Amino acid sequence: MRTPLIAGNWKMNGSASLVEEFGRRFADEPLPTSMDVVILPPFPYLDAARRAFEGAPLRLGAQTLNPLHSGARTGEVSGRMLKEFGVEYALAGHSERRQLYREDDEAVLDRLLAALNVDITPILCVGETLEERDAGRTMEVVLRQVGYVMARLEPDQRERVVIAYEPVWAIGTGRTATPEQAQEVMAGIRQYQAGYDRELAASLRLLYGGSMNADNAAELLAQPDIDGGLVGGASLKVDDFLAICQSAG
Ligand SMILES: O=C[C@H](O)COP(=O)(O)O
Repeated sequence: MRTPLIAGNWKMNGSASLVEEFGRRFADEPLPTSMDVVILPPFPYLDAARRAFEGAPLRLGAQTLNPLHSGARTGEVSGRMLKEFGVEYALAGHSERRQLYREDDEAVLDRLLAALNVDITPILCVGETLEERDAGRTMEVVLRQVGYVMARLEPDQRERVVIAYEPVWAIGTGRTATPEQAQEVMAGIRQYQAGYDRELAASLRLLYGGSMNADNAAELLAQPDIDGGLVGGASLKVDDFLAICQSAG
């Protein structure tokens, strides 16, 4: 009942030619099942991506957005602008934004609300560091990040949020969480949500992120509470990313 979602976060990588290649390949190779596939390229490629993805089952996402619609915010991009380029999804709270750009829970909430306000589906990213996992604090950290945001949303807003669990120690390290480790946290997030609303918890889309690749995707995606993936490095190689999408079927 939950539509699988695979999102490719290119981070500060990619090129105009990679955008073209994704458009061509995904138009040629139909996906095996009804699913959502999203590419989140750097901002300068959004317009080219919108055109290149026209004949392909690819949707557009943004890696971040500013909480304001417009104003004196040098270097920033607003949700309203992203919407003009056909963006349908946006990340909020990616660990790189939390760590490198000091976005705290409040800043993450502001960005997520900005996405909801312009009808962009937010993907709320949460996850623990290695130190926090080793200290046995994984669930406490993850549920704080989820809870801070979800507790401040109206019920109809909660329904529109996708949550990505990305253990920080698994991002870009080649050290993927085991399917059991990922499933345990995802089940915990769903159970926590069920405390508010059982129906919402059952329909909430949960993605796993952290060194997901063509070899480990099928096993991760087979877990009962994992509905998709947020893929970094492997989303830059069209064959690998296609294989990941195909294993979600
Ligand atoms: O947004 C994607 C995640 O940070 C995962 O990145 P990765 O697949 O390169 O580990």
